Amino acid sequence: MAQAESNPGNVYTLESVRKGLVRQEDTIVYGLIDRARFPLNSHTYEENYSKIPGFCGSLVEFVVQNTEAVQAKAGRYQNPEENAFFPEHFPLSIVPSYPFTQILHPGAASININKSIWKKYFDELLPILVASGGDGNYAQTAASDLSLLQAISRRIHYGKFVAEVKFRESPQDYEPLIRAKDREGLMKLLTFESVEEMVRKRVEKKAMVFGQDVGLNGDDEKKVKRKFDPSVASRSYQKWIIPLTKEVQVEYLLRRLD
Ligand SMILES: C=C(O[C@@H]1C=C(C(=O)O)C=C[C@H]1O)C(=O)O
Repeated sequence: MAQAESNPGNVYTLESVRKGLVRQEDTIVYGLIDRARFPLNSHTYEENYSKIPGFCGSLVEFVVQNTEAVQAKAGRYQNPEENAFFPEHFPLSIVPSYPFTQILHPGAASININKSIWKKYFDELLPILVASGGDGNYAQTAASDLSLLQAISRRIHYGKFVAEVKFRESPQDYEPLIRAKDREGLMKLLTFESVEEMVRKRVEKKAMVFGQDVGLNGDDEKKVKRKFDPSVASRSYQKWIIPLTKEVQVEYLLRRLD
């Protein structure tokens, strides 16, 4: 049977949350491929371009806020793995609630670093991912941005679950650092350099494999054409996706004993 992306059976161990992160890499790499189909399409991001009646902001903000509002009504944000970019514009869910396993400390709900993710996405990722220019597909571009932003946000906020299982595995190591509000000490304790290196290498390999054109005869395979530069994926992981995941872990741990 196919495996769902979110944690099947809601079992949380360091091994299972790491598997969750590995699976989420696929979604992020496919999201990168999808966004790279379009050039920058800068009008999507210009506040003065779309002039949407009754709305103040860019087309991407319009698409993200309205899509999030529909998804909130449909119950998306009842799952503690999901965090909205514009929670301030939120209607409540109108569907029956599902009893998601609540393994996180209640303080987790106050952690949402989507504003930083939004900034890194537009300032650091897009300029190295897409070609310059425009092709008029502004709404499609915004929709593609939204699904990639959601995938990256889910990955980064999954740090809450990673931190919870790390804490449960060795509370005696974490508690004194939490009480002392020792951010640096916590960061050091939760960091596994060798795991990070594996993540970066695997992401670059996935970007290479998923992003190549697939031909049916040997000749095609020799002149491999790529849908985007695979190092964009690993550089983004190294420069901000992994660091922000760790920042979420530290923020979570600092609230863990409240
Ligand atoms: C997510 C973890 O915590 C840290 C962050 C990592 C990441 O974001 O990929 C990898 C290793 C750790 O340094 C983990 O231990 O798996």
